[in-house]
Amino acid sequence: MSTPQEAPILVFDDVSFGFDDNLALRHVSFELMRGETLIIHGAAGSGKTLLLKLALGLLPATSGRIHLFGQDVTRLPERDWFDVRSRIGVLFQEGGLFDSFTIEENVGYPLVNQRLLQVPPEQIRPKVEQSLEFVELGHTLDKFPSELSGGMRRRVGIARAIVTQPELLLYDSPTAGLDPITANNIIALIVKGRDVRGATTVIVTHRHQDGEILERYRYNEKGGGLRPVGANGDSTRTRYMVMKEGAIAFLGASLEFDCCQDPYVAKFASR
Ligand SMILES: Nc1ncnc2c1ncn2[C@@H]1O[C@H](COP(=O)(O)OP(=O)(O)OP(=O)(O)O)[C@@H](O)[C@H]1O
Repeated sequence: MSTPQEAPILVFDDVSFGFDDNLALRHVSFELMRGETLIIHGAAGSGKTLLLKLALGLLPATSGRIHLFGQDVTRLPERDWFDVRSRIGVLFQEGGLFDSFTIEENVGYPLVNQRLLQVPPEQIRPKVEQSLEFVELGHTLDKFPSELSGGMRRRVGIARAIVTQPELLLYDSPTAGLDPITANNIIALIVKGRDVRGATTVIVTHRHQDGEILERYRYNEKGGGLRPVGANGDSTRTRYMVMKEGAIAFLGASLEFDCCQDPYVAKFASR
């Protein structure tokens, strides 16, 4: 008996956003299966953040269709989006922490506010603690965001993105503005967040290394830390997308990405 084919986690089918000559996204099509990683590069203003916003239903597609978890969400009423979003973890570019909330309240926010999850109140603190331990910030529960460094705030953002154990994780420029060592630590946490649960991961980044680490390493459950992939046909199933003026200029695996002759795409692929 053949097993039914698994539905993709996220599908963009000829999606455009904007009007007439001012399309900010143009005919974007791709699909992501469970456990896959998509690295999105592109110049400033090329539509990377917009793509994530449409995937979250924060902006409506002007044309085309978007599917999430096998469901057509293109014209989903806002009240139904809450449940879909409870299956997605997000880290936005600005971090998005609430300044007047403690770290515990910030990380617990999705648990308290997503009704589909129905987390009993007594389970919220243990889940928050677990999530903060995951990013090695278990000692910061009572602090406020202003008391933490930029890199620590980014880690809190990751803790909040993963606290609901989502199937899909969207990261918008998680390493922007960080020094290289902190940036690598952040990416290592994103690898860990992906591999511990097999989450589908989309990451917008300007750093070429971010993609390389996500593609070439897995989280090592036994010893902690990262281990290189490649042995026994192990692969992180990573693809690269390059956005240009709202359209996809490139979508494919690293080998094609590295060899791409298009000068715009080559700028993002260069070693
Ligand atoms: N809500 C909106 N309505 C219409 N146009 C928008 C909206 N938000 C952004 N844009 C436009 O869409 C284009 C792409 O913006 P976007 O924020 O996706 O860029 P980006 O690739 O993420 O850039 P950066 O790397 O600087 O973050 C920009 O020209 C922007 O002005």
